[in-house]
Amino acid sequence: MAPSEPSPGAPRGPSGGRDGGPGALVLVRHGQSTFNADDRFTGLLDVPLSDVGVAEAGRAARLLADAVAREPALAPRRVVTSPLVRASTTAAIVADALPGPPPLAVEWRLVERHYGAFTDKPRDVVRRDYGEAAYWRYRRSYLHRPPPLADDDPARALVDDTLLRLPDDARAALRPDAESLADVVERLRPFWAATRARVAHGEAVLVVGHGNSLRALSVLVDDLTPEEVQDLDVPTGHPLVHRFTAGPGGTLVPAVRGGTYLDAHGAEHALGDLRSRGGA
Ligand SMILES: O=C(O)[C@H](O)COP(=O)(O)O
Repeated sequence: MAPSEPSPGAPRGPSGGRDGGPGALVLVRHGQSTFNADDRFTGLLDVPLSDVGVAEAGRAARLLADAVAREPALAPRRVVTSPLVRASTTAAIVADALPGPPPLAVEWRLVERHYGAFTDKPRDVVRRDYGEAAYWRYRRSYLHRPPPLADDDPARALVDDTLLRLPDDARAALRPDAESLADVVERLRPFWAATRARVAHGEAVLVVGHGNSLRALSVLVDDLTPEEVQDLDVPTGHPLVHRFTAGPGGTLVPAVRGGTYLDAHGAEHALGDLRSRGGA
C-alpha cells in the first residue's frame, strides 16, 4: 500500500480501543487465488484459493493472532468479508486463529471490481489486444471503466451466476457491465460509514476483501486522491493495520496514513513482486 507516512497534523499515539479511544481497522486481501496464480482477470468470478493462497491465509492468521496477543485491543470483535469464496475462505482461516473466535459477517459491497470484458481473460492477452496505453488506463485509472461484458461473452454466465447469489439490493446497486474504481468507491461508502462508526466507538474490525475493493476502501479510509490510489497496491494475505485518533464530530484521523503492515518486510517483498507484474 502507500508508504507509511504520518498524515500532516495527525495526532500520534495508538488506537485506544479498550482505553476509550477509537478502535482499529485491519484489512486483509484474500490469499492467492487460482486466477492470481494464472495471471487472469478475475473480477466477479468466484474462484477458490490456490494452495499458496491457503498458506498465505494461514500466515495472515498467525501474524494477526500474534499481534493480538501483544496488543489485545487489536482483537477484532467482528470479521467482515466479501461473499466471494477466495475472501470468505481466507476470513474463516484468520478468524479461527483469533480469540473468540469473532463472528463472520458477509458484506456484498466488498466484492471485487467488475472487470467487464476483461473478466476471465489472461492479462497478457488483454495487453496484446488493447495495447499498452489502454491496458494501463483501464487497470489503474480512477474513472475509466473497462469495456462492457457482452451478453455473448462466455464469462457472462459466470458473472451472472455470482450476481444471482448476491442479495437483491446488490443486484440493484452493482453495474451489470463493468466498474471503474470510482464506482467501487461509491458502492463502498455506506459500508465505510457503518464501519467507521464501530471503529470510532472503540471496536477493532477485520475486513477481508480484494485487490480493488480494498484499494477503493482505502480511498475512503485515508481520503486518497485519484492520483494517490493509482499507485496503491495490496499484496495477498498481508494484514494491514489502520489506527486512528478521534477527530471532531466522531471522525477518525488516521495515525499513519496508509496503515502499517504487521509484517512490513514481507509485505514490501510481496509488493515488489506484485508491482513487477503491474499490480492488483
Ligand atoms: O483480477 C482482478 O479482478 C483483480 O485484479 C484482483 O482481484 P483479486 O484481489 O480478487 O485477486
